[in-house]
Parts: sequence; structure tokens; C-alpha cells
Amino acid sequence: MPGVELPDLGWTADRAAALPAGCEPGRVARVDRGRLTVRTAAGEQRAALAAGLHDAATGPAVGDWVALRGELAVAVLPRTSAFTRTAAGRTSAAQVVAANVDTVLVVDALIGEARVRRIERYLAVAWSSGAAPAVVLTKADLCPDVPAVVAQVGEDAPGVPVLPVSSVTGAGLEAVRALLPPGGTAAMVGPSGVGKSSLANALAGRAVAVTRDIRDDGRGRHTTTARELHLLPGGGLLIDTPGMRELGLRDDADGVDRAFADVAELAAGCRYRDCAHRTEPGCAVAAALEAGRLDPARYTSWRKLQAEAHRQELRVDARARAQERARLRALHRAQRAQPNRVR
Ligand SMILES: Nc1nc2c(ncn2[C@@H]2O[C@H](COP(=O)(O)OP(=O)(O)OP(=O)(O)O)[C@@H](O)[C@H]2O)c(=O)[nH]1
Ligand SMILES: [Zn+2]
Repeated sequence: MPGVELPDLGWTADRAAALPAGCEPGRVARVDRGRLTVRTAAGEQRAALAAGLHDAATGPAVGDWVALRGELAVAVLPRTSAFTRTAAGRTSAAQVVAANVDTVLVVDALIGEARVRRIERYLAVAWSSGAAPAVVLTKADLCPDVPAVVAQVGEDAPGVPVLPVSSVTGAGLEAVRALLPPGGTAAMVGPSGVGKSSLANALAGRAVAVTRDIRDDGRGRHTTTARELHLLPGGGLLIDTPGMRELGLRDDADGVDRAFADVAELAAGCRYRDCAHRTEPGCAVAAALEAGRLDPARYTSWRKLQAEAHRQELRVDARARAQERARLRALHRAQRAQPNRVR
């Protein structure tokens, strides 16, 4: 797609300062088994990964800016935000699925399953990525009392805009577009079936939702490349990558604390800094629960997510220990092989 200026893709002076000499910048629109589709000032091109960029945590993800030398991506520029998915297994590394997202649209529907608890969870994930979240509630055309649900969700999403929309009638889409300024990057998270693809298509004004066409013709599998970074008519960019649909909570409690800013503020007023909010004297959280100023379900949800973030932390620690053991083993092997050359 020629005719796109770098700032239209989200290029900034900070990023320019980090670009190695002699390289051109490109924004990753898709990653296919170690091959990139990147958007540059000159249009779209494919790029291979230089050695050292094959790591899941530090190698390029959709939304990343890479430094290009011809057809080779030689570096990933510093990220302003990152969404990670922790792969299964105690020692497997976190994989970055999207990077440099400014706004996370936490998408849920105005009809169906009770939604507040899962929205809380996605908000914690969003905050811990480094991006700013907004809640988008879809299917407004099917909901008999939109303001009531919006108000209810708003109570448990302190400091976050809550926007009702209908991808069918177009109602509310303008308010969502207003969150996506030219050059700004948004991404969607939310459970299956709430209308993320419909919202992406409505925002783009055409069908852009991810399609994966895999055929097997006896010579191996071929995946047709569909971009996962879309330019919207208003100048914003939308990342719609399948990986965003399987996000886990990251290994830090900050995201949880931001999603539960009201509860965290209460907890700051407890008498003891290490208060476990159970039976401690002077516990401000227990007092708020007793006085009916804190919803017990929200309290339970906060505890659960904190515990989950903590478990992730332990897992990351276990991984770090395993990596250190592997490093030492390799070092010892090398020492045995070449006793005089190491160190
Ligand atoms: N009435 C109404 N239906 C909607 C709206 N948005 C989505 N739908 C319908 O809800 C269903 C699910 O929508 P999708 O856009 O596929 O949902 P999704 O979140 O992308 O689902 P996954 O791809 O499974 O993650 C489809 O039948 C849509 O037509 C809306 O605003 N109003
Ligand atoms: Zn307490």
C-alpha cells in the first residue's frame, strides 16, 4: 500500500532516535513462522529475521517496529507496550503477541452472560501491557436497558471509558473512533462471540477480520498472508491478531491494582502494610466490606486475580532459575571440553 507516510503508521521521534544507522523502519503487520510482512514508507514488503531475533519474547510481534536492512529485519525497536501470552509449561517463555498498542478495547456484549468479572480480568491484562484500556459493550441494539448496564460496568471499571455500540446499526461507533486518533494503535481483547470481528469490520468500513486459509496440496501447508495490522479510515490503526484472544494475566500485580484502583486505595488505608485483609485489626478493606461500601464479589475477584498474578510471578521465577541452570550446565560442559579457554 504505497502513499502511506511513516507517522500514519505510528512512527514517532522517539522511535526515529532508536533506529540504527543505515536502516529503514518497518512496522510488522504479520508474522509467519519466522517471516515478516512489514509496512514501510515505500509500501509493503516481506522480511526475514536476522539471527538473534528468533526468540518469542524479544523477537518481532505484530505491531513491532523493526530496523530493516533490505529484506532482513536486524533489530526490534524498543516497545511502548507489549501483550504477552505465557505458553504452557513451567519453563516455557512468554510470547509477545502484539506490541506498541496505545489503546486496548476490552470488548464484551450488552446481552448474555454476566460480564463484570471477566471485564475486570481483561482490564488487569490491559493495564499490565502498558496500554490504556477502554471498555466497548457491543450489541446495544439487542439490549433493552443500555444505560443501566453501562452504569453497572462503569462501577467496576474505575477511570475507564465505557462505550455502548452496535455494529449492526452503527450507533456509538463515533465515540469508539474518537479513541483512535491518526497514527494511534488499538487492539481488541474479549471472549469469543461478543462481536470483535464485527466491530473490527464496522470500524474499518470493510471486511478486515482475520481469515486463515490453510490448504494442503501435498507439497506442505500454505498459509495465505492476511495482514493483522489494519489502517482505519480515520487514520487510526487496529491490531486484530488471533493471539490476542488467548491472553493470560502477566506476572505483575500492577495491572491488577490499576484495574482495582478503588480496592487498592482502600487497602492503602489498612493499619498494617502487609495486611492480608482477613482478620487483621484496622483493616480498611474489611471495614468497607462490612459497611457495604465494597461489593464482596469484586473483593473476591480482586483476591483471585492477585493470586493468579502471583502464581505467574513464581512461574517466571522458576523459568529464570531453569535458564540459569541450563546456562551453568553449558558453561561447565564448555569448560570440560576446553579447560584453558573459558573465562
Ligand atoms: N445484533 C447484533 N449482533 C452482533 C453485533 N456484533 C456482533 N453481532 C453478532 O454476534 C455474533 C458474533 O460476532 P463476531 O463478530 O463473530 O464475534 P467475535 O467476538 O469476533 O467472535 P470470535 O471470532 O469467536 O472471537 C455474530 O453472529 C454477529 O453477527 C451487534 O452489534 N449487534
Ligand atoms: Zn487490610
